[in-house]
Amino acid sequence: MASATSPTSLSLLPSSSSFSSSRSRSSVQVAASLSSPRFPNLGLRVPLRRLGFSGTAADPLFSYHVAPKIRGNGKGLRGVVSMAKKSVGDLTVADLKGKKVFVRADLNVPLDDSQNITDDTRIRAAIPTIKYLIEKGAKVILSSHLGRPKGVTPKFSLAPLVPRLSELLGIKVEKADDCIGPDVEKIVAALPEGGVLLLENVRFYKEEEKNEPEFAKKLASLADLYVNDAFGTAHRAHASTEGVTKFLKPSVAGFLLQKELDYLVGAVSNPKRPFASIVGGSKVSSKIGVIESLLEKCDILLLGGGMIFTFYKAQGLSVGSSLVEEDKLELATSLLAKAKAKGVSLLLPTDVIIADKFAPDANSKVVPASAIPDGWMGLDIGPDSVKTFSDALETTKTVIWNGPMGVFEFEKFAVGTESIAKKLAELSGKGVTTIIGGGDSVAAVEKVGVADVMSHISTGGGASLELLEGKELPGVLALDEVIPVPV
Ligand SMILES: Nc1ncnc2c1ncn2[C@@H]1O[C@H](COP(=O)(O)OP(=O)(O)O)[C@@H](O)[C@H]1O
Ligand SMILES: O=C(OP(=O)(O)O)[C@H](O)COP(=O)(O)O
Repeated sequence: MASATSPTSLSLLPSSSSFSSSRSRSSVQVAASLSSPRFPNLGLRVPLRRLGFSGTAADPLFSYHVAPKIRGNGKGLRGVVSMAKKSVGDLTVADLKGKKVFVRADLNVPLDDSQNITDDTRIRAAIPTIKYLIEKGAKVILSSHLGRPKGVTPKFSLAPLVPRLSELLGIKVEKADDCIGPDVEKIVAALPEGGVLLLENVRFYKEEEKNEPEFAKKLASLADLYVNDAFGTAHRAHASTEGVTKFLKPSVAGFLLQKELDYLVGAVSNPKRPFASIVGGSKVSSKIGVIESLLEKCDILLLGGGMIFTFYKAQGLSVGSSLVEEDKLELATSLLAKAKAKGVSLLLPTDVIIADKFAPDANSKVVPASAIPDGWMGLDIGPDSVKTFSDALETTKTVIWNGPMGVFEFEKFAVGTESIAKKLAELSGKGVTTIIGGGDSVAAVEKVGVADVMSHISTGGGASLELLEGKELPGVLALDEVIPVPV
């Protein structure tokens, strides 16, 4: 079942610019990262064409960022990659040609009532890893979930994804009606080198989410080695994301998974400063972990969205009928105190756009944060706040954003969120590392049409939130570690 593993990836920074190595290409590109002006602290934007992929470096989904995640140990080693996982880029033709590779991707894309894909971002994001494997002569067994089906449910079949996958890969993708069993085994046996077989929705089996070892073993028995590229599902310890690694070696990270980690862990823990975090969204309760974790790392914290009213109320301001979490008032106060103690510049909006009802056609007006009348609710940050936030961001070198500034689903209350998206796009153009950490902020950035210029847009909402909270993801933990090599 398991094939011989490839040589480990290079996990240390080169000690001089004349560094040369016969090791994997991605490792050599880590060396090049030292002098990248765009991304000086972390890594190089590596155009995938250098790895044989199409696409442009301007498209965040078609670039692979190598981030070395350095931590010096002061004992002669120049640095060690922390938490480094083996990458598919470390596997060569010798490792892959003729091998059956189980690729877990997150192809959980939205479909309309006619089963048309309404956003193919996750499919496009999965392509670089699949292409790499195809080009190395592997036989790709592609697995994903779609939705949250309870048993076999036709509307959650992965069949509608086949045409788009085939189009993007430039080959005819085969589709199985199941994800395990003799019929699937037959198709796998007939799969040519460079062929791709899409398995049926792995969540049609309840054993998937229960991470049942017998089911994981059956999935694993289809292949020789495992690649996890399903970032959006990496926070789930499921059979196809975690359990399968116990039966398949090597188990390595795909390009997308690695890029997500490079940004959401690497760039955030080793940021180019000043480092600003922007946190919004509806409730402070769902962002406590993220705020607390970012307070440890950032220089500036900008807060927006519905959560600000809990902070206002905690400071004794009237908030009208704005969203407030009464049981989080003390927490809000303690977060403000913590920011102060840590020397983090925490900014709350100074003005807000209020509405007389929660509706797209509500009457609205701009008021100072201290003057929200009874019966009115704050649904967006105001123009002065947009200016203050933009000015605060002006000097930053790294910005991470999670959560909208207001109810951006309603046109009238989308200005704050859209202005921040535009500001980040502008900063990105000036070389600032801009990271959009999943969820509704991604939708906002896409709505404004500036997604392509951001340094990184996460493909996982829940997964990115957990990473930003400092949690480890089971789908990542289970992968093979890179063994540090002294230089
Ligand atoms: N002032 C506000 N009042 C009520 N809801 C808000 C407000 N500002 C933002 N929201 C809502 O927050 C939601 C996003 O919150 P959340 O799920 O926490 O963020 P994300 O999806 O980015 O993680 C959006 O649907 C938005 O309408
Ligand atoms: O869409 C997903 O997560 P997200 O909505 O948090 O980005 C993933 O595919 C995970 O799906 P799940 O939350 O049903 O496990």
